[in-house]
Amino acid sequence: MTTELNATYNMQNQRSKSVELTKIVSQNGEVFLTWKDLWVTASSLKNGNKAILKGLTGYARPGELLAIMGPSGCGKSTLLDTIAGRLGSSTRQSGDILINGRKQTLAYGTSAYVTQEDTLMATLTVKEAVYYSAELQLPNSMPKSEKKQIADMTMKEIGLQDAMETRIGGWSGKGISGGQKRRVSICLEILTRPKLLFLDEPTSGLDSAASYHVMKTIASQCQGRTIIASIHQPSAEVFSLFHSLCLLSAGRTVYFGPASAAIEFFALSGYPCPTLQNPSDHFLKTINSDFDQDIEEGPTRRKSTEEVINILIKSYNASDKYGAVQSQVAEICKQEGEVLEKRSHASFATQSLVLTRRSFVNMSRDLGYYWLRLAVYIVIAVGLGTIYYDVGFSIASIQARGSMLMFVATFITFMAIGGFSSFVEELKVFQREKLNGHYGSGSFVIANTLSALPYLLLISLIPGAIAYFLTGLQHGFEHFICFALVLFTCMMLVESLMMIVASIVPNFLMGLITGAGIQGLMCLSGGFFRSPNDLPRIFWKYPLHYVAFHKYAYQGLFKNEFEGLKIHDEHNGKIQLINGEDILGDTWQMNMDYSKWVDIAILLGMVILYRLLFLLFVKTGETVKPAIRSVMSTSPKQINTAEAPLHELAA
Ligand SMILES: Nc1ncnc2c1ncn2[C@@H]1O[C@H](COP(=O)(O)OP(=O)(O)OP(=O)(O)O)[C@@H](O)[C@H]1O
Repeated sequence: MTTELNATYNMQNQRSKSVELTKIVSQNGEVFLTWKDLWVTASSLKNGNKAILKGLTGYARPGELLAIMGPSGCGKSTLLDTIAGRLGSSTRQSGDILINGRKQTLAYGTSAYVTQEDTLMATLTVKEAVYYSAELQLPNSMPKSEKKQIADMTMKEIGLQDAMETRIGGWSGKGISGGQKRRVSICLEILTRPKLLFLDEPTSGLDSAASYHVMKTIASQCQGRTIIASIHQPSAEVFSLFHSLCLLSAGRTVYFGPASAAIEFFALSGYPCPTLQNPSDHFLKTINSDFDQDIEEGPTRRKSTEEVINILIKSYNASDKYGAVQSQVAEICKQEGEVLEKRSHASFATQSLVLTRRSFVNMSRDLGYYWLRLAVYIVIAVGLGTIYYDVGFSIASIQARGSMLMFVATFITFMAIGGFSSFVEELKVFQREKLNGHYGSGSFVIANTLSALPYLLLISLIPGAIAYFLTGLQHGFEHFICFALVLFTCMMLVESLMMIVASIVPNFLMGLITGAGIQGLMCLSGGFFRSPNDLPRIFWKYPLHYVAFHKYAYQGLFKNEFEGLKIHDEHNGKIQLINGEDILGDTWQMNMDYSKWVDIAILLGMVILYRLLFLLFVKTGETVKPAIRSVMSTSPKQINTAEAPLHELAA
């Protein structure tokens, strides 16, 4: 075991020496990443400011795998998020992050990031997920067979060959294991061999053999690429794959430098790694203050972990390793290297097509997206048909027809929010892929719209026909088509509204409540529960009555039903005919200046407007978030923190 470890460390030493000699000029899209005096604070009303990262300095170079290690909660993910340009708006950052010596925004397609959570499409098999991703990411110029070859090879490299035909699975059904999901997430991001790759805990959920193979695959892709991974507790074998190590404790650097030299650093600082102990175990045990235990120092003396950490930090700040990091960062910063370009990928048309196919398959396999709704709608349609069965032409049928149509336009369309949870899952996948630059928001909107069309047509036509013909509404094909069209456009509208809500409200339950609330208000002002002329003018009539799609849905359905209809009013055995047009004007107070087709056109226009609004919100998020981040970035002096700065610690 010791001979084995020694051999690996010798290998590592040689490799890190050769890496030290690397010239600091970026070529062929290579990425040098530096961060200097990086502070990150989280502020909350309750707890005030809390420093998460405290003056970190470091770098990542092409051809190297940099591991960020430290106890849970030390700031590994925060450091990764900060240097990847993905820090949330609840935190403030200061310090310089440079790419090839330049200040560049690093997000949306310039790098790949494997997040800690696996956000995958549960209904797809592993093979389908990887194939679709290859088609989305790899350029159009590459033949389809080559894309498949790359996908197959990457799946094999990452050890997924036996799980290729298994569905990924999620809350709706068991699929592949957690460790396999982790590997799928990594596989999707390394398909294009990105020049800069961030991995947040790539080995969590994997056994030691799988961890080694996955990390070996990642390490083998280092040539010309910069890879940064946060990792919890690597085995000795995995540790031997790292070129550089950044060891953190409570947001401070305990060690930054060649991974192979860390053992020597700990030994020189007075905490040598015991023989036969995994070095990473030793490092983490020494600097983990969560379960504060005194650390033995000789037969009599014991020190608290906090004291040990401070000794190590002082030792690091006084060491030549610290000086080497500072001069390496300064050296890299001097170069004005290449500007990081977005990767080339499939064209907009190909992406829209592939996404439409993928979304269609997902909708067909996810019972909650449309099938359950179709079943419930059929039951409700039969209910409506039996309650209003053969409604007739009496005076009483005016109210019955009105109520039935109002129910269709309001409650049946309202239930379109039933697919919200499935949409939110799809949206999460879209957000991950968009952030990693796989495709843009436009392709997603087009794909979601096109793939939903057949299902929405199905659930408008089948339950629509049952309710329509059982009730005995106006005869004629044109009347039924108009009825189904209103139902179809209203359901599309509700789905579009929920898309907008999902892009603004971050949480599924909050989104559901918000969407239901908005529809409740619109439905109240639609002109049925209170006649249009009786609606209070402020807010309810102007503007809500005109903004609410319910107004146009009621008008379309009511005009379709009452125009040309003769109601039989019987008095003393005499039948008097009442024109439907009179009922529309007098009873329902409908706007008769334009036809029902104009109402449908307005509804269709609203669908397009809502989808464009969703696109706008997503696009605005793309530009506003980096802007918020740069506003939130302050000079180090502005960060008011109770923590002692590093140089004071070092003194
Ligand atoms: N937005 C935030 N607001 C408040 N505290 C935060 C925020 N983000 C991170 N923190 C805190 O900062 C600390 C570091 O979090 P981070 O997720 O970076 O740790 P980590 O080392 O990646 O942990 P783990 O290994 O368990 O994933 C934690 O104590 C966390 O609670």
